[in-house]
Amino acid sequence: MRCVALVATAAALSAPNIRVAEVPKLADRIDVTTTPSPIGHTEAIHFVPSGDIFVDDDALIASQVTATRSRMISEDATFFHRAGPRREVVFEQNEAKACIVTCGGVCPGLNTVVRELYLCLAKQYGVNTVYGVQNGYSGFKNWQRDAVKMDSKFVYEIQRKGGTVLRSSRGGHDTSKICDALEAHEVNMLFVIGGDGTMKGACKIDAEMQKRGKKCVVCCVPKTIDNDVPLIDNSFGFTSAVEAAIPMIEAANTEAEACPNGIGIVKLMGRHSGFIALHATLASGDVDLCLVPESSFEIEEIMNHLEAKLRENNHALVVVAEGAGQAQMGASVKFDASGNALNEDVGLWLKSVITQHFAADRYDTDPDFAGKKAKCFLVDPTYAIRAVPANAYDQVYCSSLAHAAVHGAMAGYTRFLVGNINTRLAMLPLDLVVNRRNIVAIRDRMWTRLLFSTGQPPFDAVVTSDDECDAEGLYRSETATGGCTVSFGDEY
Ligand SMILES: Nc1ncnc2c1ncn2[C@@H]1O[C@H](COP(=O)(O)OP(=O)(O)O)[C@@H](O)[C@H]1O
Ligand SMILES: O=P(O)(O)OC[C@H]1O[C@](O)(COP(=O)(O)O)[C@@H](O)[C@@H]1O
Ligand SMILES: [Mg+2]
Repeated sequence: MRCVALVATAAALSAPNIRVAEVPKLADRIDVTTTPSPIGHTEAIHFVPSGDIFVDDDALIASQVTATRSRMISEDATFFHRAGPRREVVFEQNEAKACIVTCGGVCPGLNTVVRELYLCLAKQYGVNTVYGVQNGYSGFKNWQRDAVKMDSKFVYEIQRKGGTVLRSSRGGHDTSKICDALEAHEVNMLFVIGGDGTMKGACKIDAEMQKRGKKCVVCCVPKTIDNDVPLIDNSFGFTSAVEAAIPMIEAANTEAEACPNGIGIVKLMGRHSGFIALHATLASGDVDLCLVPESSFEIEEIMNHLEAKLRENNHALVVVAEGAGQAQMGASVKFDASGNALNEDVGLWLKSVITQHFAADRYDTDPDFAGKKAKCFLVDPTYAIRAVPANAYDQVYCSSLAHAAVHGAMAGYTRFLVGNINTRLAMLPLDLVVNRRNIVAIRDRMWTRLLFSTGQPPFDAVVTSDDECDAEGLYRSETATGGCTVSFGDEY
């Protein structure tokens, strides 16, 4: 099993039974010399740290923070490399040439990550050459047109904007052409900001640069509003998207409240995972029904529940994640340029089945409904929840992630992503997250709280935690959710 190969049951480490998710280093592949970190020593560096800000290579973060008196943390935990500046770096100031690219759908905070990557590279490490490749992976095919040399002006105030100043795209990954471009322009640090597809592409680039014997690190800052990156606490942009969803929920509720038997329906993004719908529902408190891809549901039970809510409150509010109900509607056979399956429109479908249901003759003679036909108000904000600038939390998180990526790259770590593990910044091997996906655990305490909030029936989970734990007890194996592996973190 892949994660067993990656996780050293480190006989070499002094403590027994400690599993470390090892991040590859250039030194394991080629001869590299190290030099003291310029942080605090170079004139170009604006920032002079007062205390010891360096992090040792053997600093670790545990995946588990809960324990019992009889079972301690190290017995269950995988340990991850703690991110942060190292005392020794593998790139001389004038040797380092960095390149930044953003891929996939946009996400609040992309510009903050770009800006902070540049600032950390240029201002903390004195790196003079930082390219931005525009238009995602496709941009490498036309370097003359799409590559820009970044400077302070380029990143000035970009953190205030949604989207990505580098522009992004789906599809168009060509490993060989990307590596040719990196080689031709002597890039030795590649920073890719993107989701699961992007990280698969990054693995291929890393493998190819290794095959070519190049001194080049590949580092990822994982991006997706869907929050489905396994193992890390959350992906940047997620909380901003949830926040942006709240006014949409309020709008649907206002419309529903303002007419007899109004039913507001809000469709929110979430291709395979319903975290946005779950968190927005809990944040709102007004929602009567939340449907996510991870939960099955029976139409009849939904209608009974909505009918009860209409009788009780004269209106009802539904939040549905884009990927929910796909089985009921019939599987999609269309794919986007990156190979992602395109979902059928669950919002339109729900509106149609709910409208049809409450149009039945029996409601004409029902005292709660007679002369007060139920009416659906569908709010489908689509891109409006992800095109917003990052909120305060995400601004700070993006800054931390970008700096963690640069520190790891300068120290010669490669094929890794950065993320918070139990609130501490960590570096994780890319191979541990590609082909895995985090999903909403339908039987955990958070979902239970949602059930109390909405009053909806407890539908079965599409995938259950008993089904698919692997030998590590941490990850699940192949599932029905798009052939991806899913992982479950600690319950909230
Ligand atoms: N299996 C893969 N191998 C190489 N590149 C991939 C793979 N899957 C996706 N990509 C590339 O990654 C980029 C972004 O992928 P996409 O799925 O659109 O977004 P995200 O990275 O946010 O999941 C695209 O340029 C796409 O071609
Ligand atoms: O219309 P697009 O650009 O394909 O984006 C839609 C998708 O983007 C997402 O918001 C995030 O997807 P990625 O993380 O793969 O970019 C999904 O929830 C949604 O299905
Ligand atoms: Mg994706």
